[in-house]
Amino acid sequence: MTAAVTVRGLRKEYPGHVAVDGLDLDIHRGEVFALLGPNGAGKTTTVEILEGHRDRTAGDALVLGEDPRKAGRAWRAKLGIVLQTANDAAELTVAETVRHFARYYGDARDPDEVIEKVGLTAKAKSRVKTLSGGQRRRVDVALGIIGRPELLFLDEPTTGFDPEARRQFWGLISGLAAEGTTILLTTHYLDEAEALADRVAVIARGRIVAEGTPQNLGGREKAEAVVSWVEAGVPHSEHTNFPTKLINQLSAGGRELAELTVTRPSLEDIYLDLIGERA
Ligand SMILES: Nc1ncnc2c1ncn2[C@@H]1O[C@H](COP(=O)(O)OP(=O)(O)OP(=O)(O)O)[C@@H](O)[C@H]1O
Repeated sequence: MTAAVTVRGLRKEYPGHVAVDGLDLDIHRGEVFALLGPNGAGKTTTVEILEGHRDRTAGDALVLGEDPRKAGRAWRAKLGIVLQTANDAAELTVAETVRHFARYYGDARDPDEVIEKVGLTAKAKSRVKTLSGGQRRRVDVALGIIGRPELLFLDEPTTGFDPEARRQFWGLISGLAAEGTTILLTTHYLDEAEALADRVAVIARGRIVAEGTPQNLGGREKAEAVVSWVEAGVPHSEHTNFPTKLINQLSAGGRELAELTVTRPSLEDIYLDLIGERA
């Protein structure tokens, strides 16, 4: 598999502050990669450097085979970018806005199809400034994908979405991934990373502290299960690698175990451990 993004020793210093501190990253073509991390960890700074919107202090970066510091218009046309800050609400309608952006690309998608993909067909004739926050975010996503990007950057794309809109959006992203679009997603929603990402990296204080699939991040797949039950009104719980065996022993002779549950750490548990913020 060829690389979509290769980063080595990336560093970004602001006056008196190191935002990115020696970061390495490999994103393969065709994968959905999620960058997770607390506020101020350095996610947006990293993504902006990769998009060519911000200079770096040190390190190497290749995005679709080119250094974003030097790459030109042809390279830029292969990127789709959905920034954290939504576009200013314009006087134009949704359809006018999407059609306007489509003209910038030689091989743009059909604007009406894109509007449908992001679930805004019913609002196509509404002015963008009259839309809700979540609906405006969908316009941003429409503009991010109108040029058929090879690599799509999504910085916290579903902030402000209601649960139904998030599910629809996940379907949209899965569809783009299935068509072969490489996607770099930053998000604070761990369920979103779990639903969408082939691989995730956790960034804290400007460094990658863990990387893996949502299923094996931080040793998650090897973590012990916790078996909990209630006996004579007293809650019990035991950690074990063999929950079935334990339950068989506990329930020998047909004994009923009240409120029996078997749990393994969620992606959120692992994440909070990794960034050192678990209570
Ligand atoms: N233009 C700037 N000048 C000075 N410091 C900055 C600038 N932009 C970002 N920073 C600092 O760099 C650090 C990393 O910021 P960044 O926006 O990359 O974090 P983030 O992981 O994207 O956070 P969030 O989840 O809140 O979006 C923060 O401490 C931030 O205050």
